[in-house]
Amino acid sequence: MAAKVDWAKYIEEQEKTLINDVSDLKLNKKKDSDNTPNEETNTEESTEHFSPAEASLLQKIIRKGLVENKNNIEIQRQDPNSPLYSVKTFEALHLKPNLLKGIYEMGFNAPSKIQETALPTLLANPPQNLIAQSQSGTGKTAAFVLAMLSRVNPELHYPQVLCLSPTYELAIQTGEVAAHMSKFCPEIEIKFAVRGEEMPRGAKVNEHIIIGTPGKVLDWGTKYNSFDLSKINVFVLDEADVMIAQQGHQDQCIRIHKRLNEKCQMMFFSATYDQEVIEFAEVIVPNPLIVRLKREEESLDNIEQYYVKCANKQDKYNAVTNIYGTVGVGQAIIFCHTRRTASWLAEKMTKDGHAVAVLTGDLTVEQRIAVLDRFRNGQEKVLITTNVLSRGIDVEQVTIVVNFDLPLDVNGRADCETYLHRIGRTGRFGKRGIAINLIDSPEAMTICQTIEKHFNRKIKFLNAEDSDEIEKIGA
Ligand SMILES: Nc1ncnc2c1ncn2[C@@H]1O[C@H](COP(=O)(O)OP(=O)(O)OP(=O)(O)O)[C@@H](O)[C@H]1O
Repeated sequence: MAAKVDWAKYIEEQEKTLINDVSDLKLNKKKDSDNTPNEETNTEESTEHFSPAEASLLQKIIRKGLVENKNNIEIQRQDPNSPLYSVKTFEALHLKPNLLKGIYEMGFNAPSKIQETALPTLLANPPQNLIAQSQSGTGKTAAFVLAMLSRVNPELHYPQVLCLSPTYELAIQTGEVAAHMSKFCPEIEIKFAVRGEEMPRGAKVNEHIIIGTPGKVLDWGTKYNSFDLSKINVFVLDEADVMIAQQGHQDQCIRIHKRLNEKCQMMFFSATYDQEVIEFAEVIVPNPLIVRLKREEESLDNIEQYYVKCANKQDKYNAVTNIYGTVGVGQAIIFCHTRRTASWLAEKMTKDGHAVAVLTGDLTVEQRIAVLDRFRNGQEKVLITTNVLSRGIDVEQVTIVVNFDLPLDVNGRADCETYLHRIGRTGRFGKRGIAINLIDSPEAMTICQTIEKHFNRKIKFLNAEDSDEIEKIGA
């Protein structure tokens, strides 16, 4: 259990040390400021064994387990324990008619549990603050985007809503959801504040909604005075835990947060919050309504988790190419611990004639978005990446997530939160997904067991001799 932190005191100290003179702002100019900070740590290689029998089981699982069943999603919707369950309709939420039209146009028939729970609170007057947790892929983005769009007064030509995302890709994705949802509200305008978007000194943002990453938003809101942070009425923190965790973007987010007016409505969303972070959130969000999951509810039943024992890096490679050979029904994301491993894997697979994409924080923004677009369009079936894509990215066809390396925190311990976000790239909105962990050392095995214990969810061993296991998976 983490040591108890006196957050009120901590913030007070932070506020004292924060430099108010904007000319003194030491913005994080590091190239990768939009990435989660643990992207670039090193991994060691070690040894064990990956058998052909396991490879064959892997293929069976992948073929059997991923047959899409639409009825299954409707069945889940009627199960009160499912995160997709809802008794309400979108009509019952009294949304603006043109927003409702936009939602239906996106193919949404009914709200999910988090949408049903959060939206009445988020749309109520006087505005109510919210700290919300819901599993990955259960519609949090749609919930806060709907609230953002509902709160805009299009007649006022300045930013009224601010949404912060931890990465460039996620900010763009959220903006695309907002653009889609507001298709019938052309009067609502959105501006991205991300790397590559520049505002000339003295120029003002006239759009109603800003969606961006903390560094750029801080630049525009303070250094360049491109918009007035005190006029923001709605402040959304997506992936809120990583945004306010000390290892994340805390410093920048607090600098933004402290310039908001006291009536500004705050909405914090994530699939994970550790205790320390939630305590911190409760201090910086006045009188919040808190929607939290129990630990055992955090991981999703629709994502089956496995581990495969491998002898070494080459064996892991063999496992990956086996998986690759079978992903005809969907797409795969492979997570590596470092850029170096990601590049090594991509190069090796490419040399062996496989078409794979690689996305790491060292690419330019144009390259990053081009890679993701190609993957979304199905031009590559496999995307090799690091933690930079562990959160929020929504690609419906991703049926398999492979942890080439298990996620570690800065101290080399199991990073359970990142694990959950990574595997949540599959199994979106009730679909079935598979997560496969490649284990190549006793240390990796311990990490895997720690993750298993943390969520109290079985991570099954792939053993070709075990016919029961195959049957279960195929069910
Ligand atoms: N009410 C709905 N009906 C049908 N599909 C929906 C609904 N709400 C969201 N979706 C779809 O479900 C998918 C996952 O939603 P979303 O990206 O909002 O999840 P999330 O909870 O934000 O996930 P993460 O924790 O990974 O960020 C998206 O493709 C979205 O279009």
